[in-house]
Amino acid sequence: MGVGKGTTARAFAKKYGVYNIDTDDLIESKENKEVKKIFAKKGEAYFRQCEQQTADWIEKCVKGTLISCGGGFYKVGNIDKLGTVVLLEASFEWIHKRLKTAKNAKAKLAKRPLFSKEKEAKRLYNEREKAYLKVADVIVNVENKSLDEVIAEIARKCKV
Ligand SMILES: Nc1ncnc2c1ncn2[C@@H]1O[C@H](COP(=O)(O)OP(=O)(O)O)[C@@H](O)[C@H]1O
Ligand SMILES: O=C(O)C1=C[C@@H](OP(=O)(O)O)[C@@H](O)[C@H](O)C1
Repeated sequence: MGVGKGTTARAFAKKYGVYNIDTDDLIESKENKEVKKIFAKKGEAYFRQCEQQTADWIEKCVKGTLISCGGGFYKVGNIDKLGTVVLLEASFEWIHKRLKTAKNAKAKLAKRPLFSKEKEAKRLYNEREKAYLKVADVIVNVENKSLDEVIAEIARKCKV
């Protein structure tokens, strides 16, 4: 949540001339609702079902595409069949500070329902840390690096 998956994927796609898609965007367009509204109206369990459906579609239909996703997407049952998983790593404090001090911080936090309570977000971060490492094929620490440095490191580690 907020580590920069979408931003990094867009910059990577532009630099390396590949297409990128984002699972939250796919879900929002299929449901015709923003993620925060899906959470509010239908609940988290429903959103997770949407993520699984998206993962099934990706497995069946998507090749040669850069995919960014939500922070809970790693839970889908077929993550290992979707391609190379790149984990963008940063401490909770660093991510939180960047979101909190951004120009439109309020909107950035409101967009992420699971980030609305700091204590709960931190608990989630701690809970997920090990699981992320388990599913990751490539790990890139993003703290205090420029976007160019991050995408160059991803390209090198993924042999693009
Ligand atoms: N490399 C970066 N440098 C500066 N700001 C960034 C960078 N990556 C992301 N951000 C900012 O951090 C916020 C979260 O990024 P985003 O790509 O939406 O994260 P995620 O997709 O992981 O939730 C955005 O507001 C974005 O502008
Ligand atoms: O971590 C999570 O469970 C979620 C992260 C969000 O995406 P970002 O990681 O882009 O904030 C979004 O998919 C949804 O709010 C749930």
